[in-house]
Amino acid sequence: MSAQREMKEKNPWPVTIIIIVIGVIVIVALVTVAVLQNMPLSQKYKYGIVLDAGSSHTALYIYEWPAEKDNNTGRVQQTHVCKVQGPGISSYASEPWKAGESLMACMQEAQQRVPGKRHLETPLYLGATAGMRLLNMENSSASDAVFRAVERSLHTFPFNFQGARILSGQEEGAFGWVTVNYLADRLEQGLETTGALDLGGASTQISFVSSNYDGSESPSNSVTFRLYGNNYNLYTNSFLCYGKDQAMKLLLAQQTLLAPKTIVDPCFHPGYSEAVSYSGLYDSPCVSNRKPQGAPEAFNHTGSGNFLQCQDVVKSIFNFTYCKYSHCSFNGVFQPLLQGHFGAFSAYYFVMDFLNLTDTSIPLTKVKEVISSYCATPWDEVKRQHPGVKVKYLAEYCFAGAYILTLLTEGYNFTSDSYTQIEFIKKIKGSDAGWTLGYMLNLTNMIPAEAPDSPPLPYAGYVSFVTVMAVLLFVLVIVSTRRFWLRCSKRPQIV
Ligand SMILES: Nc1nc2c(ncn2[C@@H]2O[C@H](COP(=O)(O)OP(=O)(O)O)[C@@H](O)[C@H]2O)c(=O)[nH]1
Repeated sequence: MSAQREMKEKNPWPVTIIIIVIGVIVIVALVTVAVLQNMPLSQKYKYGIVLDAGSSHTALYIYEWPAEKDNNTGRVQQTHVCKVQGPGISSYASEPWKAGESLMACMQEAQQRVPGKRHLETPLYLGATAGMRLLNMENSSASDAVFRAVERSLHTFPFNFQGARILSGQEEGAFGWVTVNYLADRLEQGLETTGALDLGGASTQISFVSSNYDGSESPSNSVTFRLYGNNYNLYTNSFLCYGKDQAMKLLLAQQTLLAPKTIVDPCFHPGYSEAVSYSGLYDSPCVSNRKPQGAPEAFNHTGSGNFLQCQDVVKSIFNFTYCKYSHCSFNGVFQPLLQGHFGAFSAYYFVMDFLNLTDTSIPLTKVKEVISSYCATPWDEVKRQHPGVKVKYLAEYCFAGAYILTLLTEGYNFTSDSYTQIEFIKKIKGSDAGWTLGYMLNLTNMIPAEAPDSPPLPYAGYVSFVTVMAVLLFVLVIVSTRRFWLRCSKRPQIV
């Protein structure tokens, strides 16, 4: 029997399906490995702690950032803030141990918040500002004793304590500027920077970059930075005694010169009346040379709530009469022409927020009307309208509003146009505006002088690229072997 030849068409589909399945598995495996291999590792965080020992109070800030990449802009974030109970550490001059004790509760909170395995490597800084600057001027041994007490307390915690020190006014201004611009991602991207206006209790700072300022005129106001490959020539000035609380002391002292027993203060509400001790008023180097001869123990501080008169008295604590530079702000201090946007924080924010004036598109004339009407409101009515607000703050918003307006417009020369460039801010992307973050970034070298090298493609771009290439490769294989499969499917086979 001759060999039986059977003509049969071979079915190509099983092989095609196998190839497609293998192809899909290869693509999925390739992309999965590529994605997993290059995926950021599960986030581990590092921490840093800064204590802001201000004139009115101390606050503890905890910052965190991803452990594997320290240098990326905007990656350091504030995760916790703890307000220390009681006054600022400079108020403990006569019983320094209490300054150390006052920090314990917030430090214990920090110990709970920072994971135990990170304690030893977590840097801890304490920076003191104008309250301690004043105490140090007045009584340096008392200021040393306060520092010894806080250092003793901080050493009892398992963190990497880097020391407690007084920041200069220039540092306070410059680090506030770094914080604001770092948080707004302006530094790494080399964008035009935002100026910083900080109103504390004992000093106030103004810092900005101006194309009219290269540091040659009044070099003491110049701070230079090289950050992410860009050079910055920053103008900064700190006015000691022109923080909100010390400015009010200056104002009261001024008025007691005319009426040592009872002052009728236009910056306080009608019906306001409070006994103030002279020793309390004159305990600061800002006012100590102005004490009236033969002053009684205390004077009666009453209010008349007259905004225009208040502005006049406020103006009298500034000196606008002399300037040896091309331009000055006040008290003979050089200031270049204002330029760009400004972020105004600390007491600027507290006060303008209370007065509902954080919107700077409100014309200055209207701003004055609002403050004027608040000042004219009788004290009893003010207390009735704001039962939840601390009485001390409530009493001071009239003065503080008038002071802020005068400082900005007469002191720093903001006009009705440039005023709209100010933004009153408390936080930026969840972190408080203030000098602490900039201070820590500087001390931990977390902002590089040069722009860091970045991979040619961002992570998402890399994943998309690998996926597209794998799919193209697969299609190419299918297309190039298509003829072969077609032939297989058409050629009769002899079995
Ligand atoms: N209205 C109001 N004022 C505040 C608050 N916290 C602090 N202040 C006042 O704002 C001013 C500045 O405070 P701060 O920025 O803490 O300054 P520092 O104490 O000198 O560092 C001081 O006169 C404080 O008394 C607040 O929550 N509300």
